[in-house]
Amino acid sequence: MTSAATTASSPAFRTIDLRGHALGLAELRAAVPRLTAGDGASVEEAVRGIISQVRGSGFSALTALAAKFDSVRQRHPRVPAEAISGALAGLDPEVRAALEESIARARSFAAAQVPADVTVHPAQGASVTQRWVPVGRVGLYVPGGLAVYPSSVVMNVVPAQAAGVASIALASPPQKDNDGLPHPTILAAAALLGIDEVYAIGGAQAIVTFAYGIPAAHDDAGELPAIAPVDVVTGPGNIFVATAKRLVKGVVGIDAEAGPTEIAILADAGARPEFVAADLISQAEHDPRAGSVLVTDSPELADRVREQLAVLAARTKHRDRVVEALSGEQSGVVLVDTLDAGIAVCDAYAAEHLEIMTADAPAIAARIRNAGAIFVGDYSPVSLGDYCAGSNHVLPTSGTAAFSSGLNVTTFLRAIQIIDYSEPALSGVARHIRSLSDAEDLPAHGDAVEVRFADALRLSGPPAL
Ligand SMILES: NC(=O)c1ccc[n+]([C@@H]2O[C@H](COP(=O)([O-])OP(=O)(O)OC[C@H]3O[C@@H](n4cnc5c(N)ncnc54)[C@H](O)[C@@H]3O)[C@@H](O)[C@H]2O)c1
Ligand SMILES: N[C@H](CO)Cc1c[nH]c[nH+]1
Ligand SMILES: [Zn+2]
Repeated sequence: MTSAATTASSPAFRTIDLRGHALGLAELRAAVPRLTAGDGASVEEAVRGIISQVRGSGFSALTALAAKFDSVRQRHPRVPAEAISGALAGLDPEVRAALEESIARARSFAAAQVPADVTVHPAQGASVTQRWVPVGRVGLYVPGGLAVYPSSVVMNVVPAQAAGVASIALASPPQKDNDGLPHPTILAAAALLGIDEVYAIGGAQAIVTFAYGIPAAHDDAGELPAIAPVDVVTGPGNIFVATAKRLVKGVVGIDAEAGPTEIAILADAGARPEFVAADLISQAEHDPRAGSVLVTDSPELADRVREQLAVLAARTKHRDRVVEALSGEQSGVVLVDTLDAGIAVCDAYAAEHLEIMTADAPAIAARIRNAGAIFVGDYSPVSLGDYCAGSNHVLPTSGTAAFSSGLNVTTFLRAIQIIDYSEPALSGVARHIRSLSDAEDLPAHGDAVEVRFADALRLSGPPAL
């Protein structure tokens, strides 16, 4: 079912041929290209080590980890206010204009997502309300290892602000080329959005810091101010970041596992191979662990895409990691008999990003059930969503799109239910509460209602209690 042709300079981009096979969901999930456990266990062990190091040793652990992974000397990770404002002052005007456009589009979509409170009246004098309330404090992670992600500042901060979160902290890896501070474009994006609590912390240690906080400490030079824990941690990152988020989930809320990027493209014979190949490469350049998958019913298209991949990969800037990503077990072409079979493969894969390049792409897109985001037609590439569509680029990976959503305003909200019944309204339903509490053998529940009507019951019959 699987084959791959490798040359040293061009991506192997394996083929998974599902033609002639009628596979169920579990078999499809096992067949689609995905990073298997592989180094997962060792990554988890490393991240568990970082969690106990940061929880046990606080700031001195952060200093040691910044030296180890980011090659910087750091005493306290808080970025000074003047570094943030200075970064904005030094921002390239073209980049500033692009960030402002990205912010404006993201804001209009986020504002429209704010859900309304709802109230219903099940009976006279009875009301139940669902009220949306923002969490108090959030920690937003912005990656900065192999690439720099000011766009992720926008994608994290805009929905948090639209939700009304009062306290927003942001972390991004220290850069040795910027005096151990996060990249200046990241600081400038934070300044544009009015964020002043920024930490130079990368990887798993940033997630742990947000989840547990770091208590104040002292060193020879004086006080090291505390970092307060947050209620929710969001943001994309590499496998160490995604694993840390998974491990602290429960201590804090998280958005989703937004780990190494994935793109799947469902395409038919009419698709443009150069568009398909360019889009597969655009996401492969994020990380050697990125996944690029073509699902098609056209072996001819698959051949032409493979040719284009070889041409484009050879001349793209980050060709080493592109070739590694395209050649990995997480990438490849899945051949299917029909587009219906292709839809089933895409639903089983549950891609972070799914592009539809088929005839009547909107109709095919409407049938997809599992994806972080769906990009419809030739002129909605993932790069558009990464920067300027108005949608959010922080999206679930590794198949988690089957049960989780991309970052949005509700990530930062909780729905609190409010119950308000008058005495007559409670009386009107008391008989049913008694029946159900007895049926569950929890009679004190029924008693707690009847005690409120004890006088009335005494007047009309034997005492209820
Ligand atoms: N799913 C999404 O929504 C989404 C969006 C944007 C980016 N991404 C992904 O974010 C990732 C960015 O990765 P990156 O590496 O460029 O930046 P990053 O900030 O995620 O990771 C850099 C940090 O990783 C840590 N690290 C590196 N090697 C380590 C090791 N051996 N052990 C422990 N920690 C280690 C270091 O602390 C370093 O600061 C890419 O995988 C990209 O695909 C995902
Ligand atoms: N494709 C990434 C994951 O959605 C987001 C991104 C940021 N910058 C470029 N791309
Ligand atoms: Zn991208």
